[in-house]
Amino acid sequence: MATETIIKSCNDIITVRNFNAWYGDKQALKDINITIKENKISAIIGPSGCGKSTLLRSINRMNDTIPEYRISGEICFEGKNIYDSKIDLTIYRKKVGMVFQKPVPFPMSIYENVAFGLKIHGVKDKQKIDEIVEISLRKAALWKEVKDELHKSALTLSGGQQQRLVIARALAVDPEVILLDEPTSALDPIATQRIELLLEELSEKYTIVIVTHNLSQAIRISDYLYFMYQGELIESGKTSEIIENPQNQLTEDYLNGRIG
Ligand SMILES: Nc1ncnc2c1ncn2[C@@H]1O[C@H](COP(=O)(O)OP(=O)(O)OP(=O)(O)O)[C@@H](O)[C@H]1O
Repeated sequence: MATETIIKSCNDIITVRNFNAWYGDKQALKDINITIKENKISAIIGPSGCGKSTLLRSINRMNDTIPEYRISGEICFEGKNIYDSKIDLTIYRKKVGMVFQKPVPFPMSIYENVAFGLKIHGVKDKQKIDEIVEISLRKAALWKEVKDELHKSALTLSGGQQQRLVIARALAVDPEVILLDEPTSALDPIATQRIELLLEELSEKYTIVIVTHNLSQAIRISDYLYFMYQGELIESGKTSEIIENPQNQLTEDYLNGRIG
């Protein structure tokens, strides 16, 4: 990504600027301006249909394949507009990984799932791959549970284990940012708690952005909140400050369960 124009005012790891998105005639995001802070957990919250997933997916250019989807504005990663035609998406997605609501392990072994991205990025040394698989599974708090059955099918794992496996797979390629779209909504409370603890640990080294409709989860784990409503960003800031003293009536209504 060396040849793209550096945008000097994009100082944070991710800056979304004057960003609009449409599905056909329907405008899903309206003039979004946010910055994401490095090595923090940022939670995007708001009622169903407000555009949370669209924003998160746009940060990873996941909506590029939707024919009627179009955007205007910029999303900068480390100062470069990711919608610049010169951006190498494979390299970008190595740095900015994505985890979805429903864990989707590949129908292969636990080991192969974690090693998959490494092989795509040309790592061939078996010892190196073994090492990274172990480190990634340890970081995802799954190693102890699977170390003796690495060659078993990933599909035999529980939902919570599968979600941690998918996180290990994202970590294996050494990302800087991990985007998670409702990562615990398909999990039971204990599996959810494990993922929340894991995200807190990971935020020491990685920048985490999570979309969640679970307000108490957002309050529990996030450093920064971004409240959206009907495609607009209504309020953002430090979680503790927004909870204690929301500046916008809509935010207050959402926090008090009056909209949602
Ligand atoms: N692929 C698509 N095609 C057309 N419209 C879409 C598509 N995906 C989302 N939308 C619309 O864009 C708007 C924002 O949707 P989005 O999924 O981003 O909201 P959300 O806040 O993540 O909702 P939820 O919490 O229910 O997942 C909604 O009106 C939705 O119907």
